[in-house]
Amino acid sequence: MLKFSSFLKPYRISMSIALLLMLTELAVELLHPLLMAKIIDEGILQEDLSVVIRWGGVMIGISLFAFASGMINSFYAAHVSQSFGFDIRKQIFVKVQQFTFENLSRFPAASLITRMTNDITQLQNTLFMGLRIMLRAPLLVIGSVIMSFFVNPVLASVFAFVIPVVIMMLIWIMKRGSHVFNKVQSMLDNVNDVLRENLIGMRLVKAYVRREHEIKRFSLATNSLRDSTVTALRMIETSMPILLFIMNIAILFILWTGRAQVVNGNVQVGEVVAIVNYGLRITSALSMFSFIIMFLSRSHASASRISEVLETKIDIESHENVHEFKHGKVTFEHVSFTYPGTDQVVLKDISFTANAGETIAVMGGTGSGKSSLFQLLPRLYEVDSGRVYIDDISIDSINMQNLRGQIGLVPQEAVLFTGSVKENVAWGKEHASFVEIIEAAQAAQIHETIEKLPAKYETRIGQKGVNLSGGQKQRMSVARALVRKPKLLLLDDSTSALDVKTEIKLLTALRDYSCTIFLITQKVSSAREADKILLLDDGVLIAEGSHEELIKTSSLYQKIYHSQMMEELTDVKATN
Ligand SMILES: Nc1ncnc2c1ncn2[C@@H]1O[C@H](COP(=O)(O)OP(=O)(O)OP(=O)(O)O)[C@@H](O)[C@H]1O
Repeated sequence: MLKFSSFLKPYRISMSIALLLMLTELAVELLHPLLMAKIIDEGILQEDLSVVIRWGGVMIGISLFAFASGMINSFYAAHVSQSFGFDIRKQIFVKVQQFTFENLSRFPAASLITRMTNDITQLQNTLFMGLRIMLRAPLLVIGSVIMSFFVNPVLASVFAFVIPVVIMMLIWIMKRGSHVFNKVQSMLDNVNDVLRENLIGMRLVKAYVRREHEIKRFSLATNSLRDSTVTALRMIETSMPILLFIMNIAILFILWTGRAQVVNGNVQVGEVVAIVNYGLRITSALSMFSFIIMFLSRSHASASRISEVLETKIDIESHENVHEFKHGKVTFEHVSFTYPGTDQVVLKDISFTANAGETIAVMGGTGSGKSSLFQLLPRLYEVDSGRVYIDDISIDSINMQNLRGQIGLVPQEAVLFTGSVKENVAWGKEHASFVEIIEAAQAAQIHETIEKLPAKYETRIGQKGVNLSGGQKQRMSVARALVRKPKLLLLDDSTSALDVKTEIKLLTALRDYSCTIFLITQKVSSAREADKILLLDDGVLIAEGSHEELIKTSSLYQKIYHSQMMEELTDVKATN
């Protein structure tokens, strides 16, 4: 929790008020047994009603004061703990936005969700408890021991033996608890992971009739969560009876020795009552410790999971240099690349130049490194060796936001967000005008489809909205990239779901955008429209040139061409 002290700074005043009120409540609680002793010894035993009424009145008065303090303390504790959780959650969200793909690969989505929700809630609850009882309980123990010694040192000496034993036992439980609750949180990650995968792949689950299998998988994950939670709680709960047993024995001992002292006339009855009262208060405070330990153990585990995210080093450095690309010429110079944490070199010594405004088709078998090559341009990953230049400027010397802001990347899998069609296209450029949105949609060949939707550009997509086909989603993604008028457009197999006619129309429309286009495609029909084709094979650039050049020089390209021609012929024959 100490790691998060900077998050508490803005709430110093509220926290101080809450702590002050808590101390007020504590002081009243510690005064009660003293007043009670006074009422018994000077009022009841002396049969002096005025003493009983006077000190009884004082007791009621300070109790009301403590009650009001407790109420206001709760108000401040809730305010501070909720605001604290809100700030951390926001900070994690901002941090995750800065994560590189390597950073993200260390934290599965489900784990990030657990950290941002459940783990933060744990910290919030601990802070709330901290301002309410966590400090009060140990202070009540210390205060009660001091007051007992003040009332009668001989009787109070019992506490000096018993309490250190109990505290050592509690520290041991807390240490073990932290380990066990760490396990609970990671089991919760597992449950979230299974849940997330199931919900995302629900169509597949139904189509493959894998319901029973999924239920089993979920049960396995929740059972493990239940078992680890039960183990953790059991450990905490068994500490309670042991603790109560030790304290009750101590109180019995005080009563027994106190009785003898009263008979001898060394001690007054009120003093024994006061010490027993302090003993009961110590017991109740110590019994709160089992909850406190539970909260502290859980929050200790949660705090380390949260700081793991906050302290993650962003591996790719960004520079201040801002540069507006004029042309969009791209040069790869002996680039080799390996995904972090792996040893397979996926791109090997790649060199080529794409002149400004050209359309470059990237072809190659599955796993040949096409998408990897795309990821290097917006610096989603760092190269192992070599350099990537745009307009002859090395991309690692440019400000990252500035670089990415000038690139339109359309990923293999089209992702749309919940919101209107208009919002989804405008997502590519902040403050895009409606005219720009329409222009982008027209170029992406999706404008006519949008016009046929129930509320046109205002139609909602996603939850409670319309669902678009794979090809329509792809064109929406292209429109989103075009609206930012990028200097570099990267289409990662983004036209795969389009028919040949629509695809050619789209590629022709893109020529009006003065940008360099990289297009990953499996189709020779699209590649032949390009100015240049890059042919990759197992991470190596084995051929480069126009369709006409490659058909003469590359045996692999010839093979791809002939197999696709054969397929087309077979299709034509089949339709005839
Ligand atoms: N995030 C990743 N971490 C580690 N290895 C990866 C990652 N993404 C891809 N790879 C590996 O890199 C190699 C190249 O993958 P890449 O996605 O670039 O191929 P591709 O040519 O685009 O394939 P496809 O046409 O199937 O999309 C593959 O062997 C793949 O397993």
